[in-house]
Amino acid sequence: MSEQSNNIDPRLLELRDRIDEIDGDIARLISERAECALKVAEVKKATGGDALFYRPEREAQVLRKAMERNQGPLTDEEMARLFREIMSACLALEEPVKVAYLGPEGTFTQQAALKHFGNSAQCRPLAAIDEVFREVEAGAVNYGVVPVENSTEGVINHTLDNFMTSNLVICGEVELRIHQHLMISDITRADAITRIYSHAQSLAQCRKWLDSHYPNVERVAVASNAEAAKRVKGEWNAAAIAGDMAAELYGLKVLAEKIEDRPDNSTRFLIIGSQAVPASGDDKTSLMVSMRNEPGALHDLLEPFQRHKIDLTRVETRPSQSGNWTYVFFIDFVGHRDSENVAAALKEVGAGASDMKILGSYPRGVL
Ligand SMILES: C=C(O[C@@H]1C=C(C(=O)O)C=C[C@H]1O)C(=O)O
Repeated sequence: MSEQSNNIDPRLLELRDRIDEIDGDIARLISERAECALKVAEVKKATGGDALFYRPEREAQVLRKAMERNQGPLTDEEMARLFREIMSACLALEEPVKVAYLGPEGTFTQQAALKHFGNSAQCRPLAAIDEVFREVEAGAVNYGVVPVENSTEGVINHTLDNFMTSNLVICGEVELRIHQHLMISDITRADAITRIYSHAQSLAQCRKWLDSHYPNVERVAVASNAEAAKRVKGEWNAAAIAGDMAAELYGLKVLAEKIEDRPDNSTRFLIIGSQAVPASGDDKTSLMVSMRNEPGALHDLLEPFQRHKIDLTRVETRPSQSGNWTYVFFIDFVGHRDSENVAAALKEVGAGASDMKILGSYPRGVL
């Protein structure tokens, strides 16, 4: 025995023995759970059709239960995160889910994809939001992940515009707290920075911080935060604003942490797929409606929601692509399209609108 282990407090040894024992139990139970998931796969295959192994509504229920059951000392979120990974591994035994996200590697969208599907999913970066839509439509991947709104900077129009022409449905949502850092490479001279690269949204989220710390430095908008991080690798006078994943991926040094102007800065992402999701018990619905441009049109559009006691969570307006002065409204609300009050409201809204498309009902983001 080494000198060190002779000095170990016996209480510590006892606790470690107990932890080993518990780990054994956990491992056995995880294997048993995985066996069950394999049997579920057999049942799904036997049922035939295009057997859908991944079930968003069921996964949301499992995560919610993990949180409700939790008695501490871990937080509910930590507990759910652990179950997220267990489920991801179990699902991969059935068949790994294929996911395309707005890349490149190191973007917040990649972080959102991992948060939603766990580390056992096969995630692939694509260069543009349109490409993510296209790959899911073509069936090359099962799901896509795209950003849709930021709490500081507002809506990501490109994603909304894609829904005007796409037949994909929304299968889920993920919210991510966004922390931006200023980072440099090992050749950067920190006292000689003349240029800062980032995505336009990120530059905007850090506007005040930049105004006070780097008022005279050129701000250069590039296609993504990861692209910004990549550029800094070869420039001695440049820095990038990006997240943890990009810093890690490109081996950059964080010069200033959490420089976003608002501490509650967060981004919402959508999971897009080709199949509608059944109710999970706590769901949201997204809707696209076009209206003729008449006085009171918006009031008439929203009135049925109020009457059927439906909570609106977002109303967004975009000019329609089909004609001048027609508008398309993107509306999010609480409830599943199959529930009675929602179905009734949708029927009335549809009757009054010149066009209406239900973009999907999906479980409310759990994590
Ligand atoms: C096991 C199932 O399939 C998948 C795996 C799940 C799990 O590990 O809990 C949950 C939902 C599905 O994505 C199931 O449908 O119950």
